[in-house]
Amino acid sequence: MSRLPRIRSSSPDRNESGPSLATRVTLKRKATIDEEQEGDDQPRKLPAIGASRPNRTLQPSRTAINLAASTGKAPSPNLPKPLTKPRAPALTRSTTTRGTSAPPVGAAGRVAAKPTSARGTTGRTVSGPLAGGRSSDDKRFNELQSQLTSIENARAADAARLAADMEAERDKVAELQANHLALSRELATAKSQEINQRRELVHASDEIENLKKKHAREIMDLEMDVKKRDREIREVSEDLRMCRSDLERERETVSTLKSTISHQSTSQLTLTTQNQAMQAQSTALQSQIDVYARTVSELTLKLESAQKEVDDLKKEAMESETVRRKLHNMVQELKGNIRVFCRVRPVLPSDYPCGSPSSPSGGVAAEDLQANMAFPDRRDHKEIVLASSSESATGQQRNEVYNFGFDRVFEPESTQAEVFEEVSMLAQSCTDGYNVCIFAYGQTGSGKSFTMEGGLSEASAGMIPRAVEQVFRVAEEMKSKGWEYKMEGQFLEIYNETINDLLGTSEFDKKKHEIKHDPKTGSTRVTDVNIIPLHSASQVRSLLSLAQSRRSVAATLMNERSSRSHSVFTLRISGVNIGMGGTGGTGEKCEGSLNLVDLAGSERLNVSFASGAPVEKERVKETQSINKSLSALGDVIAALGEKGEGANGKHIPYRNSKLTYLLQNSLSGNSKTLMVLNLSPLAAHMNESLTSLRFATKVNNTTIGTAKKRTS
Ligand SMILES: Nc1ncnc2c1ncn2[C@@H]1O[C@H](COP(=O)(O)OP(=O)(O)OP(=O)(O)O)[C@@H](O)[C@H]1O
Repeated sequence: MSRLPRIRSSSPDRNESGPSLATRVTLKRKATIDEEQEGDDQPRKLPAIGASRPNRTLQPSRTAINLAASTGKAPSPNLPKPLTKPRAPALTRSTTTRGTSAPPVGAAGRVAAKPTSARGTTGRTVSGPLAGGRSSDDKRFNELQSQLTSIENARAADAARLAADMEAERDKVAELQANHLALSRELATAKSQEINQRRELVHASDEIENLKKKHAREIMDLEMDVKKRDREIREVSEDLRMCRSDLERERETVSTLKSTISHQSTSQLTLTTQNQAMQAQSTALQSQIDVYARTVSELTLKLESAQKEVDDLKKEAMESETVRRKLHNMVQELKGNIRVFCRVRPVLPSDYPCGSPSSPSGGVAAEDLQANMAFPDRRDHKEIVLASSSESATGQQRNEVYNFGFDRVFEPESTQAEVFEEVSMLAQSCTDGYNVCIFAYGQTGSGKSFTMEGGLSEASAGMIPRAVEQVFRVAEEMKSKGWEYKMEGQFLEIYNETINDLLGTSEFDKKKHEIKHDPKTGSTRVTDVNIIPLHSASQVRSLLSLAQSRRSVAATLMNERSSRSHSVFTLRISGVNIGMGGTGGTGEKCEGSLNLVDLAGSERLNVSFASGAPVEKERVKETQSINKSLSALGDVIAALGEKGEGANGKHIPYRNSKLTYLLQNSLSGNSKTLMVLNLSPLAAHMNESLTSLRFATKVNNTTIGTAKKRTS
């Protein structure tokens, strides 16, 4: 039939078993839209992790629902209900006859179609102007009716077929949905994989970023390293350059050395030859040496035995010397003499007119200055000879020689140690309970203070510090024999017959000090003087300096006080034998004293002082008192000598001067007395020296009796 409904002819795929093309297109578009929507829903960028969208179930399209409704079949339970009831196609009757059964298309001449039902509703509305043509119309109507019926049948058939198609389509849709589901799952899996991969990618990019930073840092480090290396290379290059220049120099040196070596090789060859010759000589000499060595060893043996003999002889000699000294002392003690030593000081630079022997303006030789002195006793050193030549009143040249003998004569070169060696035994005897008195006598500037006090250095220390040191040393040694000693010291000055305390604080010449003797103990005390307990020899040195400074303060410009006064240092020592190490001592006691006296200058009164000026008066007074005390000393010694010799009970004038009174116990027969006569070596002082020598000889010849120990 040519008038098939358009719906059928419009379906080109009608014979296909699947859904119609339109349906498929719709489904496809729907799927695409869904995908697009899903795609749209997806964030353009990567979604946040875990924010994936749940899969949407694929919904049937509206077209498919309508189709299902039109076929009368119930839609799938998953599909929504159709929105409208399917309508039969409307029949349209147009005033213009159309040779087609198809419904009219277009607006012009359209006849309002009479609604028909599927059951073939008979009611109809014919609008037309011609009533007379009713039969033809009916006929026509019937035809149409039949056509309609056939169309409806056809349509029913089509609907059935469509329903079948629809079913098939549904199956396909279901299959597609299943596929879609599977694909969605795959898609979800793929998405999660993608997310993971993206995460990994992010992680990887972070790592890349870190690596890039690290890489940049490494590059920076490398660049710095490269710079450093460059610097080092430059330095090394510089070093290398210097090394090369050094090497060049060394090479030159080496070549020089090589040439030297070649020269020396030649010399060595010569030397080797010479050496061989020498070796031959050496062998010959060696045999000679062996002979000599034997001789030497024989001689050495002989020498050793000779040396031993010498040593034995020396020892014998020393022992003999000790015995000799002991015997000498014994003789001295038995004789009871005051011993006298004579010491001549050297010529000093200050003795020259211009202060120095080398001074050209001085023009004076040492020989011109020195007195004619000789020391002929080279063995015992006991003699001094002075020679002088003078013109007599008749104009005759008179040569005189003066010979003096003393217990010991010290030449100008003698040292303080040598002098003390002779004095030490005497000083030491105060520890045995003797009163010892050593006094220095001589004119001003003859060296009395130097002998008694000495200088500051160890070598120039005088008799006082050395004697004190010796006493302390002996006291220490005596401890091992059970003796314990106590020592105390005082230092006095007698100036113009006034006693002053050199260790005190009071003003000089103001305080009155009295001398007291104890006849029982034989000891002497002076009132109101400082008696310092002595603990060490060094303490005595500081006491000497204190005394010296006090004397300097008291001195006037015109008056060198130390020259014009006598000073007496007294060390008193008392010992008791208390035993040691638990063993009781003997209880023996002893008391001794050591008086070290530096007398004032012994020069005689100079008549030129007698002009009457106050200063001169003072000097005259000083000199008179010095002379008085010194002559009193001479008188005492003379009286002692007379007493000793004659024992006529003559009065001893100790009280004639403070000096003799103070030294009474040290000058009497109870003590050991030594006078050191100091002499100036100068020719200008020849007369004073002769006077001193005569006085000392007188003293030396005086016997004052045997010294006695003060023990209990
Ligand atoms: N043996 C000597 N060796 C070196 N110098 C000495 C010696 N004897 C004395 N002198 C020096 O001679 C100078 C005078 O000596 P010192 O003062 O001892 O004489 P002095 O007799 O004590 O005189 P004064 O009576 O005026 O006190 C000092 O400078 C002293 O150092």
